[in-house]
Amino acid sequence: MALVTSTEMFKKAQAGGYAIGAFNVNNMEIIQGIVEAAKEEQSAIILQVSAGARKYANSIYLRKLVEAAVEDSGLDIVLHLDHGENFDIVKQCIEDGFTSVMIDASHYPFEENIRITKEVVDYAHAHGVVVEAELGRLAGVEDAVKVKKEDATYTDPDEAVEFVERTGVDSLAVAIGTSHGAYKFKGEPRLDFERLEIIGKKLPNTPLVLHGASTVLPEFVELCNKYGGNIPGAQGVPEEMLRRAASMNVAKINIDTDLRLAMTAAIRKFMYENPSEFDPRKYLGPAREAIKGMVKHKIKDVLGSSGSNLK
Ligand SMILES: O=C(CO)COP(=O)(O)O
Ligand SMILES: O=C[C@H](O)COP(=O)(O)O
Ligand SMILES: [Zn+2]
Ligand SMILES: [Zn+2]
Repeated sequence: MALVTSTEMFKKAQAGGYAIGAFNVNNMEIIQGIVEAAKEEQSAIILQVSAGARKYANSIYLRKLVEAAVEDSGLDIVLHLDHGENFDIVKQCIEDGFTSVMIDASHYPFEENIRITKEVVDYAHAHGVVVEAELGRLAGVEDAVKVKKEDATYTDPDEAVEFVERTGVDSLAVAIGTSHGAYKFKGEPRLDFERLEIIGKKLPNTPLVLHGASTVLPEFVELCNKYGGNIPGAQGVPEEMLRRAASMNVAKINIDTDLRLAMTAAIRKFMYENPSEFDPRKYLGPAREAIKGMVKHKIKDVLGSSGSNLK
């Protein structure tokens, strides 16, 4: 039981044809819900912290909560920085005890992305920390940045090979049609599996990462809307597509929006049904249960990572 890097987890996931869930954390109830589910499933997990989460909760609080989760659950857990923007935030997270960091310089030109990523890789590796980088650009909302559909670009397989060789990065986030947030597709969902397969063949030893991989389960959107929400037309990545990606070279699947929807649906329902309650534990308790239920479903039915903590 410890905070670990993802190196072994990814090797086993790639060999076993499953993926590790990387769940975004922002407060105690979210962490507890995720970790309770992972413990019951004896699944390896990654808890990831965005710059927005650091700002909201303060990095020290999140780190201490994650340390408590390791101690309480007896699981090996990766503490990962999600979408690190620059060298400084990476450095701070490494000083804070993170075991994995993402440097996301995907919005820079290719050569600049390589330069920034390589600087991070050299520093992180010298500190025993692993690095995820991104090549290609996802559409959707990321912190305060909104990438329009027309500005999104899919990952070029040959560039991916050159990028991994020149940076020495441990894992690579690819753009194949997923996007952040609750509005991923207007019509039929479509991912470029052909591209994913080519990248996997060219980079057999590089675990690939799928961002923007929430399913946006209709029942949770409906629950939000039924109890006063207004989230029309939300659509995510179908579960069978995620299973297919997990069976290929995708070793890490990022999930945030589905946790937000589950938590919000539970709180909305409670508030609607219990207008005279004002004890936060009364609605944060069901919210934590909703997170747990969502993560259990992901681990068992989508990622296929049950039992991976022991393997
Ligand atoms: O990629 C993500 C975090 O980095 C989360 O994606 P979703 O918005 O699909 O949950
Ligand atoms: O990739 C984005 C994640 O969903 C994190 O979102 P956030 O930046 O709002 O914390
Ligand atoms: Zn990005
Ligand atoms: Zn992301």
